[in-house]
Amino acid sequence: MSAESTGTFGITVDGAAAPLAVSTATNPVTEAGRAAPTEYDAILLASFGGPEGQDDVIPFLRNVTRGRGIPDERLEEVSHHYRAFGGISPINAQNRELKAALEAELAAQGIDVPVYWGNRNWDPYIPQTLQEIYDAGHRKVLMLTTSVYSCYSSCRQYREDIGVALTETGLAGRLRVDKIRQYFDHPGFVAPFVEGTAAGLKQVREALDAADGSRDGEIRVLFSTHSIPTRDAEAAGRSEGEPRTFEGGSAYVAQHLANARAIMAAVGAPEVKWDLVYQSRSGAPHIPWLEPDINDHITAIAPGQDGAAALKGIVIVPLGFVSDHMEVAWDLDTEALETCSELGIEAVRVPTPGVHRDFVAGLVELLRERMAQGTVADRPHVSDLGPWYDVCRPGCCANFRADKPVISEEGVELGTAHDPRPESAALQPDGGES
Ligand SMILES: CC1=C(CCC(=O)O)c2cc3nc(cc4[nH]c(cc5[nH]c(cc1n2)c(C)c5CCC(=O)O)c(CCC(=O)O)c4C)C(CCC(=O)O)=C3C
Ligand SMILES: [Fe+2]
Repeated sequence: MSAESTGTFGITVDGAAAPLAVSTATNPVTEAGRAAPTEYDAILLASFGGPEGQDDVIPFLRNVTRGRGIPDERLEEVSHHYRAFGGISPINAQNRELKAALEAELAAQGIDVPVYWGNRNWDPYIPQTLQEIYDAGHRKVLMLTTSVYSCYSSCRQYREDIGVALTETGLAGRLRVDKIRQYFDHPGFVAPFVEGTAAGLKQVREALDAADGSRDGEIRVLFSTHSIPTRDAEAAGRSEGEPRTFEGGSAYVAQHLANARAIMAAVGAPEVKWDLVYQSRSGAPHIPWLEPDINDHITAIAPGQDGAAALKGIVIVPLGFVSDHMEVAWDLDTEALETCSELGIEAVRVPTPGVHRDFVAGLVELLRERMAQGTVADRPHVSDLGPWYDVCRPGCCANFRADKPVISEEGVELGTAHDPRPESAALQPDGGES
């Protein structure tokens, strides 16, 4: 459908050596999951949610860990970062800002579709937002999430939460909810990181009195993302009969590596080495998660360690995240920057996309790819992994069992929430036909 082209799509990246290489070439593998344009009448901004005061912290953590029987005393132990911030996560304020920015951009482009906001783990909760959307008379909802890569937490868990919410509210079959593609490689998400990395590098060079780049061999860029269990990583973006193998062993890792490479190519500092590192690990120690941890890695490459005697500067790029929420504010700005300072390394943390103009415009472009009103044909992407599937393939991102109702998946009828549990048939009064 879309003409093959490359370009920059009006994105000019401040401080970068080269434009971000953007392609609209069709990907024959993901093309199978392409959805037809639809007349949507509401947009759902779906996010994680966070506490807004000390009294919210434990109830919020109970929501996040629901069904796993974790005692409150243990939850109190993992609450220290929220406690230190007065019990307030920055994430809700950031989503309110993003919603306002999306509304302004949609209006500027003449698209008259309301934006609603719902969270997985805190008020406003997804089920109540779906009910509100339905009560306002809307029937076709296009969802975008604040989670851009492929894995259970960022893709399937959202699709399941919508499936469960539609079932619990009785809206299954009456309200259709679809989701835009995972947009890790959309230029609107990547361009702010190019700008931030170029600016961060400039800042570190100046701190080392080497604005001309003469000490680039002493500077490292660390692209940081959320660690996940390796089993989740292996299931990321895959379905039964998955035709592809991925660099680094998983789509989750491959997607980050592709972005890191695209950013470094645009920044244009060939002497600066970079690594992909992980943060915010939780869970039992005997379960393997993606490594290395950012703090362990900083310690390992610090001056005096093997082969790294000259390391003097670090640019931390929070590549896994859309806004400066708690994982960024605590794990990077508090812990990782502290690790650097203890080791005498000049370090800066690059901003997340937040409400950057390119990011907001990119989100509206992603919505328009799917909307019959104001459809855009091009599906820009900066990696050759994408553009990712509009409709996920069966079992995509299922980390252990695909046993919950789910949306936006092949084989799941639009507007329904397919419930694959065999026992669910028995729950239906008519004996469970279809
Ligand atoms: C991949 C990924 C993202 C990035 C994609 C995305 O952005 O969605 C992300 C984001 C976030 N994770 C967040 C918070 C938490 N994540 C937890 C736990 C977990 N995350 C996981 C994965 C991810 N998480 C996993 C595999 C677990 C363990 C299993 C489980 O519990 O499901 C826990 C439980 C306590 C603990 O174990 O530490 C909390 C409180 C917040 C809110 C921050 C704020 O409040 O500002 C945000 C944006
Ligand atoms: Fe998390």
